[in-house]
Amino acid sequence: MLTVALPKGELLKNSIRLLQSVGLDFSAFLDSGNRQLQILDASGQAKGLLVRAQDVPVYVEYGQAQLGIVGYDVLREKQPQVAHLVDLQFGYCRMSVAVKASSPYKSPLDFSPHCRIASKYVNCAREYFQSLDLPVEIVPLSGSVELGPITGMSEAIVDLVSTGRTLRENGLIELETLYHSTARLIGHPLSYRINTGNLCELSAKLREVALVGV
Ligand SMILES: Nc1ncnc2c1ncn2[C@@H]1O[C@H](COP(=O)(O)OP(=O)(O)OP(=O)(O)O)[C@@H](O)[C@H]1O
Ligand SMILES: O=P(O)(O)OC[C@H]1O[C@H](OP(=O)(O)OP(=O)(O)O)[C@H](O)[C@@H]1O
Repeated sequence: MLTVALPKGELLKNSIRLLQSVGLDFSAFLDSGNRQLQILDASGQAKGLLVRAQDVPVYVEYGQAQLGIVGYDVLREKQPQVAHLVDLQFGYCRMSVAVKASSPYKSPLDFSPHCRIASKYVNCAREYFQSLDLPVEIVPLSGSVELGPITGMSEAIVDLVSTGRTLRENGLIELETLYHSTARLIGHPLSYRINTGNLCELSAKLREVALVGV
């Protein structure tokens, strides 16, 4: 039986809607009274695992799930050994460098070489500043990174921006976009090669649905 790792949080509703369109119903994960982390889809064809977004590639890499849905940002940050199957076209956001609107910076190139940058995405941030030849100090945080510049702990942040509302409401502005992100369908490479549970056909169907829009 096929197992699919679904991300808790921002991408869950659209992921469930997408899978419903190919006959897999994991909508029980949306019931607030349900605390189950593993369920069978209503037709009994597949199993769903409800995991933290960052952990989706871990289950797929280790083969406990043959398919998973995760943001491109997580794939960039963690570089897991998984097959990148489909750009699902939802969950749009971008990875950006932001600073206090009142700061003098017009570009990340204006930062002093040893300034501090707060981020949840330390590898993406490090790679970006290395490409600029700026040996900044990356301060790892787990959330609410906008507080870095607000409290004066860091000069800037590298974080996801979607509507831009969080930046605006905290007096920050974007200086530069590192890359754009959408939700991706990923697969366990060996399972895909040997077509476990008709994985290839399911992935092709999901590609068609994603092109039309969930
Ligand atoms: N504001 C947003 N709008 C749209 N998509 C977003 C937004 N924030 C994050 N995403 C996308 O959704 C994914 C999951 O984000 P979410 O905020 O649900 O989890 P997280 O903050 O990574 O996880 P956790 O809460 O477990 O630490 C991200 O990896 C990104 O691809
Ligand atoms: O541009 P916006 O639409 O305002 O969205 C951006 C916010 O969404 C994400 O935070 P999340 O909700 O995941 O919380 P976190 O700070 O705990 O990571 C991201 O880290 C920003 O803070």
